[in-house]
Order: sequence, then C-alpha cells, then structure tokens
Amino acid sequence: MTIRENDANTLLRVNQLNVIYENRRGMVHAVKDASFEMGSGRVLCIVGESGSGKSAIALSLLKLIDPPGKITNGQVLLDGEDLLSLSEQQLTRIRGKQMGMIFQNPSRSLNPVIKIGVQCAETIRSHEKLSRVEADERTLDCLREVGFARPQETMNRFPYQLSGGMLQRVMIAMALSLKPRLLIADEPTTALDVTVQAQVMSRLLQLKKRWNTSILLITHDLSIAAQMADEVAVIHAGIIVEHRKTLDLFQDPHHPYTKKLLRNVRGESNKEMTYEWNCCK
Ligand SMILES: Nc1ncnc2c1ncn2[C@@H]1O[C@H](COP(=O)(O)OP(=O)(O)OP(=O)(O)O)[C@@H](O)[C@H]1O
Repeated sequence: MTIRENDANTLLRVNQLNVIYENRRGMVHAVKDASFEMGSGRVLCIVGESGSGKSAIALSLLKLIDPPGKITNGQVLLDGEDLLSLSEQQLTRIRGKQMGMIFQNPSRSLNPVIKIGVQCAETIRSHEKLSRVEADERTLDCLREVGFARPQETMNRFPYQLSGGMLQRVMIAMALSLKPRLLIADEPTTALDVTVQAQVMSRLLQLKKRWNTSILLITHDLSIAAQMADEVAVIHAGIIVEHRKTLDLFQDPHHPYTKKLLRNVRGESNKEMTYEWNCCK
C-alpha cells in the first residue's frame, strides 16, 4: 500500500502516526496508524473528504496539533531525525527552515498592519544571520520568483492591499525564501478562484523543480491531485487506505473508497483527469 522509496532518497518517513481529539462529548481518532514516506523533490498529495484527518496529519508533521488534539503515538523522521521527540526550541529551528507550511487562508498568517516586505525579511532573519539589506534582497528575489513583476512595490504594500491570490503567492515566497526541504501546503488554493488556483499551483510546481523542494499537498480536490502529484495517498476516517503513484491510482484504483471518490468527481471522468495529469507533467 505504501510506496517504498530508495532509502538514500527518502526525506520524510512517517511511522504509525496516531492523533486523537478528546473533549467532553468523547474521543475522535483523527489519524490511525498512518505510515508513509516521501522522497526528495517529490509531490505527495493527501486526498480525502472533509474530516478525514488530512489537516491533522499536516499539523502533526510540525508538532503543531493543539489541545484538545494529541499525538498519541508515532514517529515523524526528517532525514532520520524524529521531530516528535524534539523540544519546542529545537522545533523552531526546523519549522520554516527545513519544513515550510502554507495554509488555506493566507490573510490569517500575515499581520495586517505590517508591510509585506518587513514580514518577509523578518521571517528570513529569524532563521538566518543576514543583514536587513541582504534579507530585503532575498525577499525581492522570492517575490519575483512567484510572479510579482514589481516586487519592490509589493514589499511596500500592507496585506489588506493585496488580493487573495497575491497573498497566497506572498506566502509561497515567504515559505520558499528559507529554501525548505519540504513544503507542506494545506488546501493552499481552496479560497481562490479557479484561474488564480491554476496560477498558484503551476508556480508551486515551477519552484519545486527549481529548488528540488518536496511538497506535501493536502487537498480534497482530486483534479488538483491529478495535476500536481507524483504520488497520492487516500485517507478515509483517519486511515490511509491507498498510497500509489498518481497515474496508477487514477487508472486502476484498488481500494473501494478510492473507487467511490473517483466516481463522485462531478463533471470529470477519470480519463479526463489522467489526461490533465499527463499534460501537466
Ligand atoms: N479542534 C478539534 N476538536 C475536536 N475535534 C477535532 C478538532 N480538529 C479536528 N477534529 C476532528 O478530527 C478529525 C480530523 O479533522 P481534520 O481537520 O484533520 O480533517 P480534514 O480532512 O483536514 O478536514 P477538512 O478538509 O474539512 O479540513 C475530524 O473528525 C474532526 O472533527
């Protein structure tokens, strides 16, 4: 079920991860014994319906599960180092620098009253010993990389002055300014319209090729998985039921739940999605 990578190429290995949420009404087992691996420069999509445990996995990788959630078991090995056994201080070193994260709603991750340039440069300087000028130059480069034609102007804007698509590109620029080895993107385009969605996704793919960044993409949208992923892991009720190479999964789904998900995709046949995947690769 799990794709085995050549060990030398394995960047991330998750072993038997378990996450629960417990409150007065009872306990939800959000992630059950999830195990998977990712190689360098690969895109793995985790797909599943709402509430299936996708975000719980994403947050666990950075040990960001907040109460009432709890990781009850498992390992998250990045280059062999178990992140779940690290202290908060040690994790601060890893978050952003080794593992970047972008979320569904970029405006929540940015301070509305601080200019974009200052926020980007401060993020860089919190991880690397750079002068303000050097951090500004890196920020300019990164904003240019994600498609801002006049990055200096973008740096001088406040978040409320930018559209949702622009903000999401700023978030990608911020994440990539630290050249993380792994980028976790949790529904990064769900809040955007379809055209902007496509632009942001293609920008992510270009950057992945340029920096060899691995991307763990969380989505409920199978057509995005078809376009973006090298591999897809399907999660249902906290369990990874199938993890295969993208084309194999779309052409010949094994698990009944994967088959049901594929049947449910409205307006697009499996063949069309496979076609899109082939075109984008
Ligand atoms: N703060 C919380 N308190 C209680 N239960 C929670 C909490 N956060 C998540 N859960 C539960 O954990 C399970 C997994 O949630 P999770 O957010 O990981 O799903 P998801 O697949 O990311 O869903 P969505 O696509 O809607 O974001 C769900 O049953 C959810 O209700």
